[in-house]
Amino acid sequence: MPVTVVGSGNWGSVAAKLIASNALKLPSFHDEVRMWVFEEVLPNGEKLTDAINKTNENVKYLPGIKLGSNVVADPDLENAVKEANMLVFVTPHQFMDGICKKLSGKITGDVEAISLVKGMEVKKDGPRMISSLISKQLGVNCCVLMGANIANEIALEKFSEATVGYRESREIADTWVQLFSTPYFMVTAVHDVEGVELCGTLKNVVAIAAGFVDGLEMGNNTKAAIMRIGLREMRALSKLLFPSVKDSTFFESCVGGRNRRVAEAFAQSGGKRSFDELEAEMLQGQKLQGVSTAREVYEVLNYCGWLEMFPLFATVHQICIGRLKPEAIVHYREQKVFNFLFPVVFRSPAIPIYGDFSPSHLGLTVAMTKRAAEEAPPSPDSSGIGSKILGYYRDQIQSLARRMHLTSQLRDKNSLIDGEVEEDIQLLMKSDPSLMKDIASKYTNDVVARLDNMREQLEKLLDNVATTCRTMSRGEKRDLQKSIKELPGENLKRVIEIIKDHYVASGKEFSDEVIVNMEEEDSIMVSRLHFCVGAVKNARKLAS
Ligand SMILES: NC(=O)c1ccc[n+]([C@@H]2O[C@H](COP(=O)([O-])OP(=O)(O)OC[C@H]3O[C@@H](n4cnc5c(N)ncnc54)[C@H](O)[C@@H]3O)[C@@H](O)[C@H]2O)c1
Ligand SMILES: O=P(O)(O)OC[C@H](O)CO
Repeated sequence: MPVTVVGSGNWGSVAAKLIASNALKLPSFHDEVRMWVFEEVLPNGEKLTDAINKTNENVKYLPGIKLGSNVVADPDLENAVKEANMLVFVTPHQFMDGICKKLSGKITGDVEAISLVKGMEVKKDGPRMISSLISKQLGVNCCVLMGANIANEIALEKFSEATVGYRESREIADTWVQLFSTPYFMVTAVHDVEGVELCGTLKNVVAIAAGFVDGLEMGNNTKAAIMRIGLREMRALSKLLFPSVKDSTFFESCVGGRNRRVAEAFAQSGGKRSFDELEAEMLQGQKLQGVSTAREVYEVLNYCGWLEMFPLFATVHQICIGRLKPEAIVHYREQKVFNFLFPVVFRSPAIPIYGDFSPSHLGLTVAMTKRAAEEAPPSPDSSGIGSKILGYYRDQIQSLARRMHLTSQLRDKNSLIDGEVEEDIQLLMKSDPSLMKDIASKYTNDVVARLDNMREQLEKLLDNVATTCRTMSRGEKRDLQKSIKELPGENLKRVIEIIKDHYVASGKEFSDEVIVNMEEEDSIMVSRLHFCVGAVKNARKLAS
């Protein structure tokens, strides 16, 4: 079987080297391995392709490493692929659409493909992984190969491993395993294309986050925490987009690599130098995937309404585009809690709506700090049981929200859900509408009851947290008063509710004309108002 490698960057060249050594040893593959080269003219005026064929080295993207005498560089894409029935795609993901368009309709016969490309495309109807772009545009089956694979280390034959993800045939996957495996490069196969591909892709966003932490010299604990949280978001997002993704697929590292290195330099410059500038200066033609992947992931999250569920991914993108400072990489949690929590509370139909309200009715005489919007009053157990409980309920609500979203997608024609599931539901709706109605109403009641229950628990939890907060100073309370006066009408309803609940719980009389003297109010109520104002400010910041 003739093999062609489409791409000849850093990893593309190493892939060609691995394949070339096996092609010579294994009888089922042709000895000669073609490598398509995006033609460039080197500073000495020589064409890159000519230099590779003359020296047997990719002098620009992998200098100092012999590729194998059976590697033939070819600058003509169509010519490079025309004989092959095993195609290995390995270029930066932003070029894949153009490459597939050029090859569309030109791939005939019994051809298998594999993608080593880390990245995704975002279309109007959702994300598309590069393997499906290849499959759809070229009409071929496409596996993937991903791993913690820093190309330069594999080029030096340091031990590494990778995973082939396959969709259709185990036999084809095993052929790819054979083609790539060497004593220093261990390859295994799993029946999970999307899981493997998303791991490789999303890992680059986490690597950017890890680079920020390194650039700010935040230390190993912080980096480990960010990587762990990143892994959690990788897993959650992969499962949301592709429910078939397997947990066992999630292992990667982001301690080395270009994404991490350039992000480190970005953070060291305080975000003043752009990624484009640093990429050009530090990588000399090699391409980062993490920054564009962060943007693509952000687009998907934004489109699906999932931004609050993936605060680390969202934060990485906002840092990359300069909307947030690199230091925000460790403040993503506050955004997560406040932005998510309060909109749920605000929107709950269980909250009574009050009539006309103006803050002056409250006669607020004391206020809290303006800083309080960003810095919640310090709680003695911020790393202990309180935050664990808060995390638990937050996770519960998030998982519920995810399920609700997926359910709503089932009714959406542009669904990201597998077509088969949609078809089953359509069929059931036609054949047994009353059963469908019963299931839907049972599910809705269940969700509403659970949301109500969680809301109640959250209210109790917030009261507990507020009990442990220190008393606010007069200045802080004054600032809170000012902030409350500036709140939009719909948020003021929530302020009234907090005050009313408190008054009722402590047996005090409450009417529309009640005057609240913040200095005399207990600290639980003041803290609750403080949390509420902070949440509104954060939500508005994100929306602006
Ligand atoms: N380098 C690694 O350590 C490594 C490891 C695993 C996976 N990957 C992934 O492999 C993929 C390819 O990365 P790489 O490291 O081989 O490339 P690279 O970043 O080293 O090099 C960039 C490549 O893009 C080519 N190019 C530039 N402009 C182009 C255009 N307009 N059209 C087509 N090609 C163009 C260049 O000629 C060069 O071959 C990426 O998705 C990357 O994430 C890289
Ligand atoms: O050097 P990076 O950051 O592009 O990462 C390369 C590979 O993806 C490492 O697995």
